Amino acid sequence: MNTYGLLASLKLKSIHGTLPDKVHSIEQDSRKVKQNSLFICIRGFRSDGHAFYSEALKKGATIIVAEEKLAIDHTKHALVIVKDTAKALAILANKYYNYPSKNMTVFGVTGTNGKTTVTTLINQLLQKNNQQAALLGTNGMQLLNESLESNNTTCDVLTNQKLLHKAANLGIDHMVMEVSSHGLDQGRLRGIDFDVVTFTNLTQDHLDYHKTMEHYGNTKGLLFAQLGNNLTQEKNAILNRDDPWYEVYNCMTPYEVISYGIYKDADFRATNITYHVDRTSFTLLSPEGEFTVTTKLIGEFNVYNTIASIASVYARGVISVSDLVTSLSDMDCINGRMQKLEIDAPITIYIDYAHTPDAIEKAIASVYPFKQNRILFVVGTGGDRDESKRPFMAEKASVADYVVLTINDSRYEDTSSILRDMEKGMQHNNYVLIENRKSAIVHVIEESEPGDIIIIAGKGLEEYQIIEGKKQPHSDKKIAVEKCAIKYNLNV
Ligand SMILES: CC(=O)N[C@H]1[C@@H](OP(=O)(O)OP(=O)(O)OC[C@H]2O[C@@H](n3ccc(=O)[nH]c3=O)[C@H](O)[C@@H]2O)O[C@H](CO)[C@@H](O)[C@@H]1O[C@H](C)C(=O)N[C@@H](C)C(=O)N[C@H](CCC(=O)O)C(=O)O
Ligand SMILES: Nc1ncnc2c1ncn2[C@@H]1O[C@H](COP(=O)(O)OP(=O)(O)OP(=O)(O)O)[C@@H](O)[C@H]1O
Repeated sequence: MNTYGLLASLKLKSIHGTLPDKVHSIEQDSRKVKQNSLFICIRGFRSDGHAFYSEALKKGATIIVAEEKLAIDHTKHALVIVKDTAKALAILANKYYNYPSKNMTVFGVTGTNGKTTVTTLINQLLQKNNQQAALLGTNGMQLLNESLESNNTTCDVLTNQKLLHKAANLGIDHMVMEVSSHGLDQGRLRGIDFDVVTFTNLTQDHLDYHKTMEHYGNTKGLLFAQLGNNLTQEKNAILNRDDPWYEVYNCMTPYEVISYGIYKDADFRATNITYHVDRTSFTLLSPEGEFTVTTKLIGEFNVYNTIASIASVYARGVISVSDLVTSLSDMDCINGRMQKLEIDAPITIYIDYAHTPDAIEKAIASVYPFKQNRILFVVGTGGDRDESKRPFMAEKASVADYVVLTINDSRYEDTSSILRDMEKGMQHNNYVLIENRKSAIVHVIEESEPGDIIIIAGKGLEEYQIIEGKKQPHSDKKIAVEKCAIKYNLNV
């Protein structure tokens, strides 16, 4: 891209040295710099990108964008000084990739729990109704036949623009994105022209980062505020009417709000809910009338997720509620989210991803309607992440008859301190602490009796555990299936 055209979008800058005519890529990570890249120095949490400018120059960068003067030979390389490199990066990335989101319908889903579920449902509803859609979130991105991994639920601003551009070139015109509070706080979504933004719920998580629930909630609100103020465009916010943050987010956007819920009056409301071991049915009251919905997703929380997705797609006015309800009926449950293992054993096992107090409460509540014998619950939490939620997780887990406290990803933290933090919240004595996750799963299955329900929560279908910063192979599902086969003499 022409360098002058690219930099023209930045007002406050000083240029030192001669700019090359063209820029061949923009990079914020010196390790990715190529010949003729523009390298922009970002001040991060762990390091300061300004420390890597010389590495970037060695790798072929021709322009450095920074917030301060750097010891650069201006006869060979150019230095552009700006006030705020994070904001400059967003502006440059959007311009470099030609504002791809402007020509797409972009859905953004935020909330403490349910983002992956709701975005997956929206993506499938669109695809089943012949729309070209792609999904970007915790599980990366699937672009036609290509899978792109992502380190974050919400990618950095440069990767977002790059992926949106790539998707647009492949003819994708609907993008469904998971939006984390970290992503919003760090400006990773800057410049994305969202059309429909959806809120699932807000409960305790990430207080290591946000410190207070108020900060956490207001940060989530940026998604609704950033929907914009241009009423010549048709945009919508889809809000959970039963959540206390409904009123706050309603105020944050000038666009029409479509509400959904169960307990309060809402535009999309579920009533007459019946719960089964492998499906849920309910009556949906909607602006297009009443429908009977059947879904393979279980539990009340998934009723919320289901109607949030229907309301989000409905907002674009292209697919009828009737077609959306039909499409939902044959959709499979979401990988690793209250996913029932297909095993021929006298017990029922669900693999789940709950790792917040609220998600744990909801996961256990979802199997209560068909509890015959005991509920056994394996739950872990991660190291080097929000410590304050740990006792509350165990408190909610105490609703189960037997609890195994274990670890999700220890990262660099001492595993026994993680377990001790959780243990403080236990409300009964029917529990054990088992640091090794594999042993925890083997133990719970060994303990099971016919008629029991086991929920293995915290990792979903992830195929690794992060220990000492390294990913070690691990699969809750594989361990559970193998142990079940031994205990109950099954042919697997
Ligand atoms: C605490 C946090 O959010 N950190 C995010 C942040 O990284 P950082 O500030 O630590 O970056 P840094 O390592 O200090 O580097 C600063 C700059 O130097 C550059 N650098 C660095 C090293 C080098 O050799 N060369 C170089 O140029 C980096 O590319 C960067 O531009 O910016 C990075 C790029 O956007 C993110 O990948 C990273 O997420 C880390 C991996 C993370 O674990 N974040 C979690 C807390 C998170 O964001 N989670 C949410 C999901 C939450 C949920 O479950 O709901 C998410 O969206 O993923
Ligand atoms: N609407 C909801 N309300 C409460 N709990 C939920 C809801 N939806 C899902 N959960 C619980 O949270 C877990 C994670 O669900 P999901 O992956 O959809 O959420 P997420 O917001 O994407 O989480 P993360 O950001 O941590 O990846 C599920 O396995 C389930 O236990």
